[in-house]
Amino acid sequence: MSGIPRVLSIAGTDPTGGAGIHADLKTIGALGGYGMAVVTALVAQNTRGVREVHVPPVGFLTAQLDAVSDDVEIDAVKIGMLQDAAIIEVVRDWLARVRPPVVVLDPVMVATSGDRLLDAAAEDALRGLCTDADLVTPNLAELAVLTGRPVAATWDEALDAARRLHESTGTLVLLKGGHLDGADCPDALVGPVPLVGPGGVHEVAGARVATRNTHGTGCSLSSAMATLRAGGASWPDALVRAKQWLTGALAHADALHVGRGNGPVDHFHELRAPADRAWSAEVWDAAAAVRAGIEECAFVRGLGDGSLERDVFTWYLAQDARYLGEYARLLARASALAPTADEQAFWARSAQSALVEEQRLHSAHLDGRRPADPAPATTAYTDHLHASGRTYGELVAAVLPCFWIYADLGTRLTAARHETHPYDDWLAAYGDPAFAEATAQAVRIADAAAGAASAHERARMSEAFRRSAEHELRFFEAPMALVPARA
Ligand SMILES: Nc1ncnc2c1ncn2[C@@H]1O[C@H](COP(=O)(O)OP(=O)(O)O)[C@@H](O)[C@H]1O
Ligand SMILES: Cc1ncc(COP(=O)(O)O)c(N)n1
Repeated sequence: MSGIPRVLSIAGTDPTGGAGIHADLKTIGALGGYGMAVVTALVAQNTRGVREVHVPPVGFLTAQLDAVSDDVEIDAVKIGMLQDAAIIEVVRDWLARVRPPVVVLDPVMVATSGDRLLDAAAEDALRGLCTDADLVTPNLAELAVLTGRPVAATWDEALDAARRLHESTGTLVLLKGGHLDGADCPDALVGPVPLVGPGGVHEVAGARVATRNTHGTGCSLSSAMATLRAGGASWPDALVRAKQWLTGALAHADALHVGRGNGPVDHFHELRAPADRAWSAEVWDAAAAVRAGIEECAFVRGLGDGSLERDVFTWYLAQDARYLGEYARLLARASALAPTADEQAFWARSAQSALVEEQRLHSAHLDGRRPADPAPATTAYTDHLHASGRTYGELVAAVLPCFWIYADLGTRLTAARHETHPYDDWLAAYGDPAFAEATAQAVRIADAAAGAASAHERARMSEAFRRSAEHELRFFEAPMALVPARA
């Protein structure tokens, strides 16, 4: 690879520039690649629908493909609209001859209206082509056609269908949640554990952007994956970055004013958007639902009003002691990676205080009892922290929610303090202005790391923060569900 990934789109056209090769070329460029395109079909379409399709003779498709591959070393291929079985055959033959290192197939089969675009022979040929790709990116309707089952109505059904497609083709599947109902818009990679991690599923959560301008999102996502993978990202990292970028492109879509139907997304929003919003403000706002969940969970309410049962609190503290031991290791690692002496000293002090001060507080409550074995929520959280230590920025982002969410809770719960409050020393520790100041410093450090990070690294930081915040919620929920005395 030359450094700049050379990515070829094999797809149809969209003269309004929102889908097909036009979306692909914009996406490849926006994500740092060099885009090339071979046209499979000339499509007279706009944001309101398809009017006419002209398919050049298959011999001319071969001529275009060969013209590129005879001359250019191709790092990745994204395949989109392929109109019939003969075209699919030509592309399969070419792939067999040229074997580009990354092949992403977007199996364009079903129009937004729900109409099938391919005949039965072409659908069979496309199933065959799935086995030649490294990644296949069906939407829910296409997944139904490829697996021969009804369209999934829930995310769980969709995951099930994606597993079937992976099992029958051996190919990694990117399952897209764009056509589900609800406020969430998740995507997931479904495939072998070595590629996607535990359970064979790597889910990337996302919020649904309230816009009708979603024309070309499937094309854009698949070419984003091809570009990022060719640039050296793992498949899960590529999906995190692709989704962050695409969500931004959707959020800026309405400002484009292109067409009167379902308009395109803004592929170049990152060039236009001034980077004036702090990273911390973005991730804190994005975690609003999780933070509300923490404030409203029974454990935190009971802690605030003092009604929490002592055995539940003790169980929590035993887990927190286990957590803090690991957390201190990660803080010490942040100190080792820190780019300045101030930051190095800050993380070393934080590691020290996690180990000494907080453990002392806890041992007072634990009455000398040995910390229990870690519960699943504890292990899941510390595993996530350890897995997030690839770079300084990612590590700092992963450890930040434990500061910030506790300082935020401490400040909120301070009003509930009184001399006879059963958990007054816990409330005092996290409501302490010194802890708030340490948290503010951790936030400043994270923002500085985000400012110096590439867009790719910044996306990984956001994902690490989001996941840690979710682990905080699960950690607070665990005592009520698991304390043995209540079983
Ligand atoms: N309204 C939306 N808000 C956020 N993401 C969306 C929205 N609609 C689609 N997406 C994302 O766009 C990509 C394409 O998804 P989808 O619409 O399911 O496929 P297709 O465009 O092939 O029909 C996925 O990453 C999906 O999560
Ligand atoms: C040439 C061409 N290829 C694909 C699509 C599907 O677009 P979407 O990404 O919205 O599914 C399209 N409308 N035109």
